[in-house]
Amino acid sequence: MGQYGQEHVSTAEELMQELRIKATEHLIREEWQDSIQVYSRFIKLCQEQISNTHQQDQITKLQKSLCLALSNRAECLFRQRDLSLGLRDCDQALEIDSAHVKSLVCKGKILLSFNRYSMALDCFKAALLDPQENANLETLNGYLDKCKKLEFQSKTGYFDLSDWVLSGFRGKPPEMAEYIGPVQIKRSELSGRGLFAIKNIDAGTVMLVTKAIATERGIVSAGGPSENAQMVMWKNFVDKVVESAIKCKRIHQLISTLSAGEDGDNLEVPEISLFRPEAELGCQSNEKPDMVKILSILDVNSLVEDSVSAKVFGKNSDYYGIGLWVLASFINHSCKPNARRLHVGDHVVVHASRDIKAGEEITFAYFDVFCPLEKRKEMSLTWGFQCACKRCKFEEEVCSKQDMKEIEMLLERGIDAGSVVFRLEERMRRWTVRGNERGYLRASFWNAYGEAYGSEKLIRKWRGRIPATDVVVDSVVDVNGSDDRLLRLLREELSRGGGNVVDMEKTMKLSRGIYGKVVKKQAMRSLLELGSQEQML
Ligand SMILES: C[S@@+](CC[C@H](N)C(=O)[O-])C[C@H]1O[C@@H](n2cnc3c(N)ncnc32)[C@H](O)[C@@H]1O
Repeated sequence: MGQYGQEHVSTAEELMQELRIKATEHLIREEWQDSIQVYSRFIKLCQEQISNTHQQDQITKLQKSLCLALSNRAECLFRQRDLSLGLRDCDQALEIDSAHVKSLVCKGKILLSFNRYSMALDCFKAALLDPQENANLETLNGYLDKCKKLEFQSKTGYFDLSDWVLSGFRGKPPEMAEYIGPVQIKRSELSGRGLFAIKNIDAGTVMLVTKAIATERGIVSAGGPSENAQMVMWKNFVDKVVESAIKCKRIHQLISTLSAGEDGDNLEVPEISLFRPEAELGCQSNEKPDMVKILSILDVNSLVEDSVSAKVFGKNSDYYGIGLWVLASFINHSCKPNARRLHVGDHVVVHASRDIKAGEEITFAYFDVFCPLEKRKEMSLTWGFQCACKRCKFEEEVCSKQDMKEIEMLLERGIDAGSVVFRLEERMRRWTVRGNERGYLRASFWNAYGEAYGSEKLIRKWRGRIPATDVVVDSVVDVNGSDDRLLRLLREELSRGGGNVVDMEKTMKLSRGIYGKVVKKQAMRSLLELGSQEQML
């Protein structure tokens, strides 16, 4: 940039001409930052010239140049994801010429990134009114279709990834809108705030679709990423989050609603409307992001994509990914979860993994909950909390019984899994453990149940003395929601010829609980028929 100061330029007009050429060259070469800098000099000069000029025709000419420069700078800012500044430039350009097509298109693209679909639609529609835009008709119509589709998704929560699944996840992940279903944030009995259903929700229903503030991915290697690779990823991830917070006050504001690990009772309960795209853009606070607070927030709220209660669709499945999805961060852990997540590109879809009643808290498992209480306690401590869910409270009492300790010991000794199941079932009858609570204990001793029901030999040996597969599966689904292990067991039962139409329907319901209703029947069948979800996903 210094070069311009050293050059001899006779008039402001000549300097403007030089800056315009230079800025355009940078723009063509996609050197966004350089182009922004040169356009900024041009814009300042142009504005000075406008205020120093009294001739109307000269002012009109300068304003035209200013409008174009603002629009071009907005495009560069958009490419750099500096959306708030880009939007400001578009608005300034449109104040000069409300029908300026380049500014309308750029504003539309920025509004799309802010998930303001109907406002974006208005911009593209206005751009189409210009008769000279015939050349760009296809592109503009493409944007119109995209806005309409995303607007529909964001209003209805209807998402369909079936074509993408059926194509074997070819190409980029499908476009997805952000969506907030029938949920609200309230104070939780588990800890601090949590997300709650405000009406009955059936298994597979999408409750939330949120785009990540930032993600960082590394290629999965055997044995997982090395410590060093994890540290580099974490640093890159933190940098991305901080950059987003600096560039967009709204993002900063949203991140600031998250827990930084403080006492849950002192945390404010934000209105869900704050997270809707219609909430004010680029608002209030001028505070600089507080690095220490952001680091604590990321510690408490970041999610990994391939966790136990999540599925990763498409290309991402080859990667180990970490991200921050703001609204999903209000979801607490429970050892009797009712939700799962599906990762599609940078979006996370949270859906019900079993039927949920109005008023119930929405939870997913942060770690594997198909294991005994002691193991779960260890895992929740590594997450920095002590689980306060009902299942843990129940098991705290029952697992102190001497009989339970004996069953645990038998399991550890590797005794016939059918015998462990038999003993536990017999104890549960004796202690009159009912309904949900049976599901709790069956999930806790899943190692034994999975082994006993997964082996034809053991099924034959224990037939009549232990409950039927579907009884066990049903009771575990009731408390834990759908899970691959339950689905696998049912499918094995079906393939052994033990299944009927009801079981097929049960299998479909379980699959919906795992993948959500975003995968329709035919695509779901193909996932199941291939019988190799793990390979495909
Ligand atoms: C991602 S945040 C969940 C939202 C949080 N409750 C809030 O108010 O912002 C994760 C934190 O919530 C708390 N938490 C989540 N599930 C919990 C559970 N089952 N029992 C106790 N604390 C839990 C823990 O402090 C955990 O570090």
